[in-house]
Amino acid sequence: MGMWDSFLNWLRRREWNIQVRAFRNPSLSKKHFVPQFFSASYICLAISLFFKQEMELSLIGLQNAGKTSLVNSIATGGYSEDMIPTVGFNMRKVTKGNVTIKLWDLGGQRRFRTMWERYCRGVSAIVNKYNHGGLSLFLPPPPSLPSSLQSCFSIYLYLETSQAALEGLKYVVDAADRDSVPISRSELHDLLGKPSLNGIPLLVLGNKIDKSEALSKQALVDQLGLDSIRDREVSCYMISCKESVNIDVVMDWLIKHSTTAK
Ligand SMILES: Nc1nc2c(ncn2[C@@H]2O[C@H](COP(=O)(O)OP(=O)(O)OP(=O)(O)O)[C@@H](O)[C@H]2O)c(=O)[nH]1
Ligand SMILES: [Mg+2]
Repeated sequence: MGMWDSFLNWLRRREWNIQVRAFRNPSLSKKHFVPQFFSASYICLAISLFFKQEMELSLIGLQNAGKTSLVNSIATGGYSEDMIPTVGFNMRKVTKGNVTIKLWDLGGQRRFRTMWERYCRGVSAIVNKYNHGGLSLFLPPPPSLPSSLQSCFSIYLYLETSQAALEGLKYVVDAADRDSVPISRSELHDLLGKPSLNGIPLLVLGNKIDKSEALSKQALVDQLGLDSIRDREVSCYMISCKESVNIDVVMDWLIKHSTTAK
């Protein structure tokens, strides 16, 4: 086993997040230039498939909205009518492909709502840490690459022991419980007013669309006052944990946003 392989094996065994970038070697002259998509993106893609990524997110919303059901749906595809209200929070790790998602599922009853801010802020604080601390290494390119390419770039590894995280609020609403929507709206806007959560993106999930009384997306957007939110990115999806509607779309959104957030 060569030095490169042993080093990669050593890295793989560690529970570190690894941000990998390949750069054109700055000391090389222009004639050695390798198209950017090959020297950087392709190598990054190959290496990111090789390493596991980890992201972390918190689900918030009123009691009975379906947060724990959403976690179950993401984790196993299972669904149960018979749910116990979450006391405090649950944490569950789910692996999808090479992405490990750490899901914080917070209790929605009034007495637990004061911790929502802390968990959302905690998650975004990890992102900030991710951008600042860490160990940088320049490595030689893998020996399996053609020699013409070998001389053209170095690989830069950035190691960070904290977890990569998805910045943002994931707010679950029971779209079929019309009486609870105004409370959901005021709790949401209270949270968005916290200076610590300034500008962080919002993902609203209108759950239980399998029920005939569920609001349409436009009605939910209107009743939650989402159009009045101008200081951040807002997305809204209508889902059903019971019938697994749009769960895959939400997962794609989360994974896509987690990689662009880095
Ligand atoms: N019809 C329908 N019922 C759902 C759906 N998702 C969840 N439920 C039901 O809603 C109830 C509450 O679900 P939970 O997942 O426990 O809600 P929660 O948001 O975690 O509630 P707390 O932990 O108290 O904050 C359960 O009876 C679920 O079966 C759905 O998509 N459709
Ligand atoms: Mg719950």
